Amino acid sequence: MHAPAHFLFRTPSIRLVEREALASLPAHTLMRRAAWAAADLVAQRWPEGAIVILCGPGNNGGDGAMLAALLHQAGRCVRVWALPHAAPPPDAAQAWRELPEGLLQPGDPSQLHPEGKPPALIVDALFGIGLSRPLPDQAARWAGWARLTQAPVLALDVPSGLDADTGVAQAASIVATHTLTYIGDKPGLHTRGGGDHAGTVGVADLGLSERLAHHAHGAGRLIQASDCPALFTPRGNDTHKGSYGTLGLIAGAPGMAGAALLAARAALYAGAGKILVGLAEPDSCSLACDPLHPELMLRPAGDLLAQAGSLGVTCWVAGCGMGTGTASHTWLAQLLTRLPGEQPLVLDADALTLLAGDPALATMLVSRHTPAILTPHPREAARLLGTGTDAIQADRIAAAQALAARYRAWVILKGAGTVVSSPTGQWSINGSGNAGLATAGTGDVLAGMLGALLAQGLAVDDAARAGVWLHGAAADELVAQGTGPIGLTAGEIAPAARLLRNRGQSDARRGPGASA
Ligand SMILES: NC(=O)C1=CN([C@@H]2O[C@H](COP(=O)(O)OP(=O)(O)OC[C@H]3O[C@@H](n4cnc5c(N)ncnc54)[C@H](O)[C@@H]3O)[C@@H](O)[C@H]2O)[C@@H](O)CC1
Ligand SMILES: [K+]
Repeated sequence: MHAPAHFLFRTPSIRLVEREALASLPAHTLMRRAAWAAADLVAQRWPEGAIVILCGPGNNGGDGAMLAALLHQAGRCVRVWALPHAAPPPDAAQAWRELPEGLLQPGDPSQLHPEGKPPALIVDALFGIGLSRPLPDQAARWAGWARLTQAPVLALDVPSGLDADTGVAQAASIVATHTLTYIGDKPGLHTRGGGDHAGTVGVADLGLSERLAHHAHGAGRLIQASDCPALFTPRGNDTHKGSYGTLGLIAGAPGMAGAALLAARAALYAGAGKILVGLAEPDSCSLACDPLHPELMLRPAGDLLAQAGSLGVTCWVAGCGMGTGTASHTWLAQLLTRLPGEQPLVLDADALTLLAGDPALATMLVSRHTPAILTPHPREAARLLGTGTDAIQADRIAAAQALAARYRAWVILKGAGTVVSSPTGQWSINGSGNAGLATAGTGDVLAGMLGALLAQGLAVDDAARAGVWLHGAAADELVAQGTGPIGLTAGEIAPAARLLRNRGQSDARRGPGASA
């Protein structure tokens, strides 16, 4: 449970550490360490069969050539194909000089066994963090061939064609089943196209972890279960519903009551003591109660906000299917300025659209003493920043940081590899979740869970990280049980999250050694 933080480093930090190490270590040391780390992994994971290594013109290709020599020495059947490399950098040039004769093949790997058995492993050493242009046609063809073989693909450092910082993948990128990344883990392996292209990620620190630790201040974190201990704190027996907070939810305009119920039920399953649902309907509620969960207290949004002073609400969530009309605007303004005290606040969906459309609301938000949590998907983020979705997705970390700075809020930028940014720009990427979450209503569930955690007294930074992790981990649990990713429904997430929290809590009670 208390594993050390898993940091993510952008290329400038990796390059800096690499330069420092190259200046102080004997020549070729780092590339040798990189090749040894890959050879160890290959020996453990793919101990038998033929290995194809695809090499590029730079040091990533040098890693591949040196790995080929090591595997050959170990008695493995290795074939190497290389892109043209007129003048490789010094480390790579040394690796090519050390490559035993006969391993380098002419032509194209697709000529190998056109109909026969695929290799036991294909190693992608075409490009690493130095790729700065579109993949050359030849590399694109080789990547296409690698996909067709359906053989496992081990990418060295980064799958070729995937941007190590942003996770933006070129169309012809290598699709790896495993990535062994060097020096430190990288954000692009975990957000945007990272999950689809990098497969299982391992890190070989090349003996540089101490040097890298000096650069941790600008680094991000990969959110894992061990970052969320508050989720698993055992509950005391001598407690009551008041001990676990009261959530106020403004959501569910006519025709969108489902969004309110999804969020409210998720909050219930995530452990909130009491949940008051203010349905965003002008006068009276079309829904008297939730027949599946009569525990939820439903009333018109206006009434809920008017009574707010006497209800002891410990956190507010607004936006899920809330609508963007005049009444919703008034309720949001009320939430932002006119309630007694200042409770933690989560703004989602329609609340974000309202915010993007009215600078006065944005000023109210920025004036809060305690930053709120905003949970935009990329299109909402684009509206909030006055840009396009492509610009958001081109650099999700930078977009989350820009939003957090502009609105002085915690930002949870949803999508593959959800990015969390603090108001001051400290960022993390969620390490849980899968494609099952790409379905209607999952955002409402996340908002409800975040509200429940805040209502239970988690600090805003803990709640933001724990909420996104729990939401993704619940979807992972469902996929492991065969419920998804195809056809996973938003309503199934909350019960799975409840299971995870309770399992983790009983493990915590049992003490060290119990699995989360
Ligand atoms: N310098 C070192 O000692 C170490 C380097 N390492 C490896 O080196 C990699 C970085 O090496 P490089 O900086 O040489 O970069 P890469 O090997 O990632 O590729 C860049 C090379 O390809 C060329 N290039 C870039 N885009 C191209 C394109 N579209 N078409 C054709 N050529 C293109 C560049 O001019 C450069 O020669 C890391 O990812 C890592 O795998 C590791 O071995 C650790 C130690
Ligand atoms: K690579």
